[in-house]
Order: sequence, then structure tokens, then C-alpha cells
Amino acid sequence: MTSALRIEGGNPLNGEVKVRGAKNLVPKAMVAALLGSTPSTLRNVPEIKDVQVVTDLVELHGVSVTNNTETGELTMDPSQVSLANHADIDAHAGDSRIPILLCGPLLHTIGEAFIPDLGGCRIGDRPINYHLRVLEEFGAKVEKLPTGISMKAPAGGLKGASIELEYPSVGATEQVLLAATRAEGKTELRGAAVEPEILDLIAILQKMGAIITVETDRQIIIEGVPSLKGYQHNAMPDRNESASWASAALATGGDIFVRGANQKDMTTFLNVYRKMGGGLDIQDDGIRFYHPGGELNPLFVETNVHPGFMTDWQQPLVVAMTQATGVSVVHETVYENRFGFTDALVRMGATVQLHRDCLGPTVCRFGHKNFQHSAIITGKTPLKGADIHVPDLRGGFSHVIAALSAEGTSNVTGVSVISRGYEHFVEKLNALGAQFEAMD
Ligand SMILES: CC(=O)N[C@H]1[C@@H](OP(=O)(O)OP(=O)(O)OC[C@H]2O[C@@H](n3ccc(=O)[nH]c3=O)[C@H](O)[C@@H]2O)O[C@H](CO)[C@@H](O)[C@@H]1O
Ligand SMILES: C=C(OP(=O)(O)O)C(=O)O
Repeated sequence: MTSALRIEGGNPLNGEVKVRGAKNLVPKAMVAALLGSTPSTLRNVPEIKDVQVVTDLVELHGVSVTNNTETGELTMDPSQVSLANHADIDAHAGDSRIPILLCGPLLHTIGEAFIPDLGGCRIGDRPINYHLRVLEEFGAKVEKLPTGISMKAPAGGLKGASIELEYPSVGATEQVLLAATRAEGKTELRGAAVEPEILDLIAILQKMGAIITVETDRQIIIEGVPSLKGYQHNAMPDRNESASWASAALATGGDIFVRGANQKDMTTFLNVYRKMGGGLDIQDDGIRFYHPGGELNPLFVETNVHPGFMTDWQQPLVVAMTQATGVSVVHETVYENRFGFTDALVRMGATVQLHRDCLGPTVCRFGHKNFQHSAIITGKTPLKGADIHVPDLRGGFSHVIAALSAEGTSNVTGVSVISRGYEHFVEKLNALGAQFEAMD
């Protein structure tokens, strides 16, 4: 696997890339398969590290998985789900955030679960207090151990609950869905997240036999059923990868057709892109994103839960903002610490100032705390090559596109983290005409 790139920047990215299933849906769809009594088939599965991590985890629990990485068809047979050895599970500590979502399905099928310390991007503290509270509301007995979290189902199994989330957390909403569908009785969830990936997960659960109603005002009602069957599903395309390539086109002055990008999941992003002066050609089978020449406009953006501007779109777009003429402002309201990647941009010549105040109308959870969660980006600044070690998934993608738009050579290390969410990243860069040398 490529761990470092020596990039010769200053050339636009031009050409076509294909996006397959969403990183933020596919691993959860795999977890949902554990709830079924018969095998499930998921299509459009990308070859990314998070899929491998979940494959390893569910295999440890007795699920038989076959994955055709070329066709993207993955089948899971959950008929032999069993307890796994703690040490084997613990070997996956720090790999991804998905293990916490195994709790509901494991409590239903084998009555207990052990979860290692979670991974995922270090873009904030990322506590799991909502997850644990939700599971306790279903009746689970939760015990924190030095190496992870152990839990047991109550006698008679999980019971439906009335739950209110204090913040519309994506993961906690998924936790409720995966625990409630087979719990006894009705579950009412208020303050739910309604990201497109969650609606796709609900579609999968409905195919399996679940009864789930998405009401207005972030309410979801789940009427528990005693058993579910397997599903066949085509995973929704990755709107975050699509938006990343869109920002890459703007940052490098290029022109990229993202085959598979879906307009309906990206309307908020597309509006922002158009306001910035980015060119769009929305087609049935994908979207062409391009720099139309001339000046890009500065922008004000606040990240937020869906249907707001997705936080995962923010980091690559900030690189494009360094190439807009004037002052752009980004107020990050989802994670308290998602601007660490801008240090490298500043070393490359960008003008980015971070602030602890909420620079926007939304009074977010971080306003009165000591977090640099607002950024002022003043452009247009030419970027020059630098040596960079990537910090996280989106930050890593952003650093690579900054290096591609910069004059001169950049040595980017730690790029293997990008494979957690971007399929065939190096091959795609190559297809877009990027000039680089890849090192293992
Ligand atoms: C694998 C996956 O789908 N990851 C996505 C998911 O992450 P994830 O599901 O982890 O994100 P959440 O929506 O849960 O987190 C949002 C906010 O809630 C806080 N929080 C969350 C849970 C909890 O128990 N306590 C708590 O305080 C988090 O620290 C964060 O500030 O949604 C995020 C927000 O759209 C995206 O950036 C991630 O790409
Ligand atoms: C924050 C992200 O993912 P995760 O929740 O998997 O760390 C992301 O995809 O940008």
C-alpha cells in the first residue's frame, strides 16, 4: 500500500473518476446483515480499509463473508454468529468507529458484545456517551473494561424505549435503529440525524422486514419485530468522495467528471460550489465539476447536520478557498478540532487564521470553550510545495490536493490513512494526470 507521495504540483486534475458505495453507509449495512436470519448481498461496495475492518470483525463473530472487489458484490451469511475472543477483537482497537454499532445486533443474536477502543479521525474528542446511554435505555448492562466495553442483554432481550438525543448524532441514530428493529415493542427516537446514509440504512432495514417511520422534526418511530431476513441492496454512492473530487477540480484549476455522483444527496454542496464560481454539469450518471477560468468567489460556510453543509466536505473545500479572491469564513459546528490540517496549508503559503469564537449565526456547542473551530481564509494565495504528514482522512485528501495545486515538489507521508475512505486513490490521481511518485 502506498504510504508516501512525492508530488510535482502546479498541474490541473482533468479526467474522470468513478465513485462507488458510501464509506458512511457500507460498513453499517454490513453490520445490519447480522440482524438477518438469512444471507444478505450488498452491491456497489468500494475497496476501502473500513470495509476490510468490518469484514474482519464480523468474520471473527462467525459471519461468512465473500467479497468480489471487482464487481463490488459482497455477501454475508450470519447463520453462525457466535461470541468472539476479546483479544482478537481488541486487535482492531483504533481501526474505525464502526465496532460500537455491532452492539445492538450482537445483543440480539448472542446476548452479549465486546467492543474495542474506537478509531476514526481524531477531529475532536468523539465520545460515545450517547451510544452507551441509548443501549442502556434498551436494557443493556454496560461495563467499561480497561481494554474496551463489554455489554450484556437483559433477560428476555432488548426492549423498545423512548429516547431523545441532545445532538443529532449520526452514529447514535444508527445505534438506535440497529438496536430497535428487533427489540420488543415500540421505540420513539427524537432528535434523530437524517443524513442520506441513515435513510439508506433505513431502506435496508425495511427490506429486511423492519417497520420504521421517519416523521417530521427529527422523529423516528421503530416498531420492533421478532425476526428479520437478509437483504439485497445497492449502496448509495459516496457523496463525500464526490465532493472531495469536486474541490480538487477547483483547487487545481481542473475539470473532473465524477461518475456515480448523485445530485439529490449533494444539493447543499452543489449550491455552495456554484456560489463559489465552480462549474457544474449535472448528468444522470454523474456530475462534471470544473474550474471555469477567471476568479473564484470567497464564501461563508457553516458546517452542520443534514441538510446543512456536511462537515466532511469542509476540509477539501478550504483548499479551494485558498484560491478564491477575497475573504472566506468557515464555522465548523460539528467537530471541535477539525482545522488542524490548515497548519500545513499555512506552511505552503495560504493565509488561514483560526478563531475560538463562533464566526457565524449558529451558536454551536464549542462557542464558549477553548476550541479553534472557526477559520478565516484570505485568498488568492499561490501555494508552494512542502513536506507534510497527513493527520486524518479528509485532512489527508486536502493536503494531497494542496500539494497538487502548489508550485514545486511536496513530500506527503502517512497517505495510507486516505485508503480508509477513498477507493483506489493513487490510481485515480494517476488517471487524472497528477504528476507524482508513489512510495510503499
Ligand atoms: C463512519 C461515519 O459515518 N462517520 C461519520 C459520522 O461520524 P459519527 O457518527 O461518529 O458522528 P456523530 O454524528 O455521532 O458526531 C457528531 C457530534 O456528536 C458528538 N457525539 C457523538 C456521539 C456521542 O456519543 N457523543 C457525542 O458527543 C461528536 O463528538 C460530534 O461532535 O457522522 C459525522 C457527522 O456527519 C461524519 O463526519 C463522519 O464521517
Ligand atoms: C470523520 C470521518 O469519518 P470517521 O467517522 O470514520 O472517522 C470522515 O469520513 O471524514
